[in-house]
Parts: sequence; C-alpha cells; structure tokens
Amino acid sequence: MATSTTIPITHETPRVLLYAIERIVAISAVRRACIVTQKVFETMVKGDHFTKSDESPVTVGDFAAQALISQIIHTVFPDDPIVGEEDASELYSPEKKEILHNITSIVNEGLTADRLDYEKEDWAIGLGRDISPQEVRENIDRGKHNGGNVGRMWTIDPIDGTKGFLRGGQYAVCVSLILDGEPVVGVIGCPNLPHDLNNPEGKKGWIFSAVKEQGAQRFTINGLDPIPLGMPSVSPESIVVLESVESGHSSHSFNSRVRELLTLKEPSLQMDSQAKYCSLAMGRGHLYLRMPTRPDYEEKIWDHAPGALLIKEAGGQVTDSRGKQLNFGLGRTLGKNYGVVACGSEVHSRVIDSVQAALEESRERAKMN
Ligand SMILES: Nc1ncnc2c1ncn2[C@@H]1O[C@H](COP(=O)(O)O)[C@@H](OP(=O)(O)O)[C@H]1O
Ligand SMILES: [Mg+2]
Ligand SMILES: [Mg+2]
Ligand SMILES: [Mg+2]
Repeated sequence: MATSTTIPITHETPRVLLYAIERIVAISAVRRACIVTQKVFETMVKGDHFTKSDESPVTVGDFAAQALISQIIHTVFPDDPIVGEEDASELYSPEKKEILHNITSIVNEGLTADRLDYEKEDWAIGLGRDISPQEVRENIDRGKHNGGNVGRMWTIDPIDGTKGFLRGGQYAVCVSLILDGEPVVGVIGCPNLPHDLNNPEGKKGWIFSAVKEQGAQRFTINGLDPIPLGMPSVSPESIVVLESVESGHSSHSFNSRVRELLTLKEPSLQMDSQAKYCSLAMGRGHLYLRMPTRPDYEEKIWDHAPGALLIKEAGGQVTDSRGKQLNFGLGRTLGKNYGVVACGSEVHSRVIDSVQAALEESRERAKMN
C-alpha cells in the first residue's frame, strides 16, 4: 500500500499523512460514482425508479454507485465494515436480471474509467478490473453493517437526495470514515453544484473533503488543486437559512418561525441533499436547519456524517436542536430525532435559543389543542 499521496492535504501542512490513503480512496470512489450517476441521469427515462418499502425512491444510479464505492473501499481496506444506505434484496429475482446486468455495466464503466494521477499509486490496483453481477450484489450488501461506537467503519450514501437527482436538482455522493463513533474523513461529491453561483447554467461539479483536525477543502470534479474552506462570519440579521426542498424531510413551517424569531429578512435557500452542508461550508447560506416532521423518523448516519465533519473542519458547529453533539455511534441512525442545526460558531447559541423558543411555542399550542 502507498504511504504518500500526490494531493496535498492543504497547501501548508506537509506534517499530516494520517488518513491520507483513506481520504484519497474516498475521493477516487466519490469522483467515479459522480461520473456514473451523471451518465445514469443523462440516459434515464423520466420517472425511472423503484419504490422501497418506506415509499422512498431508489434508482439504478443508487445501486451502481453503492456497488462501485463499496468495491473500491473494500479492495483497499478489506477488514473495514461498511454502513451503506442500499441493499441488494431487490436484485435477486429472475425478472430483475436485466436490471442487474445494466447496473453491472455501469459499475464496470466507473471502475475502468481513465485514472487521474493520484489513482496511479499502489492502492489503486483494484481499479481497471471488471466485476461480475454477483460481485455487484455482494458489494451492495456489504453495506448492511449495523454501526456502533467501536473501531472503524465507513458510511456510504451513494445518492443522497434521490428525489433531487430524479428532478435534475441537487444530489450528493457521500462517503465517510468513522472511528469509535466519530467521523474522521468525509468526502461529498456534488455533480450539479455550479462553479459560479452567479452562473447556474455554467460549469458544475464540486468535490468536498474533510479530515479530522486537518481542515476541509473543495476542488472541481477532475481538478487537483484544493481550495481550503473556512466559513465566513455573518451578522445575525443577514443569515440565509438552508433547508430541504422536500417538506416531508424537514419542517418548513418550523423554519419560518425560527426565521421570524431571528428577524431574518433573506428568503430560505431550498436544496436537496448534503449539498446543503457543502453550500454552508462555502458561505452560500449560513444556517442549515432540519427539524423533524414525524416523531418516529430517525435520521440516518450516512445523511450527516461527512457533512457534519465538513462543517466542523470549516470552522462551524453542528449539533441537534438542544445544542448536543450528533451521536454517530448508536447504530445506523442518530437515534431519537431532535433535529440538526449547522451554522457558524459565532451565531450558534443564538440560533439554538430561537429554536428552543419555537419548540416551546409548539408545545404550548399542542397543550391547548
Ligand atoms: N421523514 C423523513 N424525515 C427526515 N429525513 C428523511 C425522511 N424521509 C427520508 N429522509 C431522508 O432525507 C434524505 C434527503 O434529504 P434532503 O431532504 O436534505 O435532500 C434522504 O436521503 P436519500 O435521498 O439518500 O434517501 C432520506 O434518508
Ligand atoms: Mg434513499
Ligand atoms: Mg441520504
Ligand atoms: Mg441515498
């Protein structure tokens, strides 16, 4: 295995090689998954998806990206467990044979795509080899690990924001490495995020990466020059709230009330997926607020682990609505859902106060009804 990498962690810090291979493997896997999911989107027939038992959508792109990422990670780190969103149970029946073959050719396109310089090192021996449909299913099902707070584990959300992906909106390919319940490496690919916000129809595609105590960067999908990320400070009245497009995923009405309490004037910015964390880290929006719409829903660790690390390493804070750290060591979910609040450190306590005030109002209203 290689012991160095051609991508510097930052321009200034030659000291660090901790997690250097993990970071580069995750970047390689995410970049390749971004390429194949974009291809899937271009050739997809409108509305082309399956519906899972929880009524949420899944596409050929989700399956292919999970298989591809799992294959790349497993080749380099065969002992590391993986917590992935998707499973292959749908892909065993004889009538799904053609779909499985289709997924397999997409995965193999991703595995054999041209190598960038950093993929010419020893760790990348697994790239360039085709895998079989059976291996595709095994790779997807490797993501069944139950999580926990001991040792290393990876999370994969092959397409975060599948509803956004289907609409041609934002989506994100998300990978993290968690050690003893704490995210230590996070990589997020956002193929539809514009390079220039003022030119949304221009060039698109960013990859974001963060390593614990080593900072956060972004670079273009095929680019190698990392731009360090640091969240700009914002005056409380200029805060722009980032929220889901889907009102079923987080409460828009709650966010409106918090905006009133904070006397914010700017409209919210709605966006699917962990692209919200990435936007926040770039200073496009200042507060990601995600409050539950149902008491029984538990947030998934793969929906937050890389994004939370990115914000932390960019200088911000991510907690639940009570100001407590998110706990990634409880299993596949964050447990009881008290929402997610991500923003700059200088406004965090003021935001938590307003969130708590809005929660108190909802409790009072519920008592009266
Ligand atoms: N009722 C619910 N409450 C909160 N999150 C939900 C939800 N139902 C689905 N989700 C999650 O919301 C994620 C998308 O978030 P967003 O709204 O920010 O784009 C989905 O990720 P996937 O698209 O990977 O399944 C899914 O895990
Ligand atoms: Mg999903
Ligand atoms: Mg997701
Ligand atoms: Mg997903």
